[in-house]
Amino acid sequence: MDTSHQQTYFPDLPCFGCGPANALGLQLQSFVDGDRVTASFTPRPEHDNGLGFLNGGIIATVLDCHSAAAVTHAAHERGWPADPGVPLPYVTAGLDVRYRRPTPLRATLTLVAEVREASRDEITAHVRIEHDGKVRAEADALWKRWRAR
Ligand SMILES: CCCCCCCC(=O)SCCNC(=O)CCNC(=O)[C@H](O)C(C)(C)COP(=O)(O)OP(=O)(O)OC[C@H]1O[C@@H](n2cnc3c(N)ncnc32)[C@H](O)[C@@H]1OP(=O)(O)O
Repeated sequence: MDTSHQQTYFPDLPCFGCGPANALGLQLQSFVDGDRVTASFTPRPEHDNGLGFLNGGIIATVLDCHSAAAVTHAAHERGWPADPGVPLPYVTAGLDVRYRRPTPLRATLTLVAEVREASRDEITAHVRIEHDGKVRAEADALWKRWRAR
């Protein structure tokens, strides 16, 4: 299997959603696939929303973190690395989540992210969770440059 985007670029990241170095985290692994970035995510039983589906906060977390992979890949392709002294080139400034239909808890879900607009200062991406051929949740994500301070 190919090495994930996170393992390649951020092996020491402790992010709860996508950090390879967070043993208790979700450890999302994303892969570049042409103009898109894709991932599979299998929820844990404790991610229940109380109705037997996936909790909305976990949904937002994986949408956020998967959009991060698309954004940091785009930044890498364009030659916009992190500023000296900071671990990441961009940070989420906004995440407009829409919960379209219940997201299964006991299934492997597909995540797809695409960058929509990119400048060195900010990058926007669309990201969605699909299962069984249907969009379960989607988000427009706005990422802004993270400055050392
Ligand atoms: C005190 C509480 C503590 C716990 C808090 C937990 C908070 C959470 O995290 S909840 C998780 C996040 N939210 C969700 O997953 C909601 C997902 N979205 C939906 O279910 C719907 O869009 C909903 C209910 C918001 C609005 O539905 P509605 O306005 O009726 O639109 P409608 O077009 O009829 O349905 C949309 C889709 O949802 C499905 N749906 C709606 N209600 C249900 C239901 N009760 N069961 C299963 N599927 C449903 C419909 O079948 C439809 O899917 P499809 O097109 O494939 O048939």
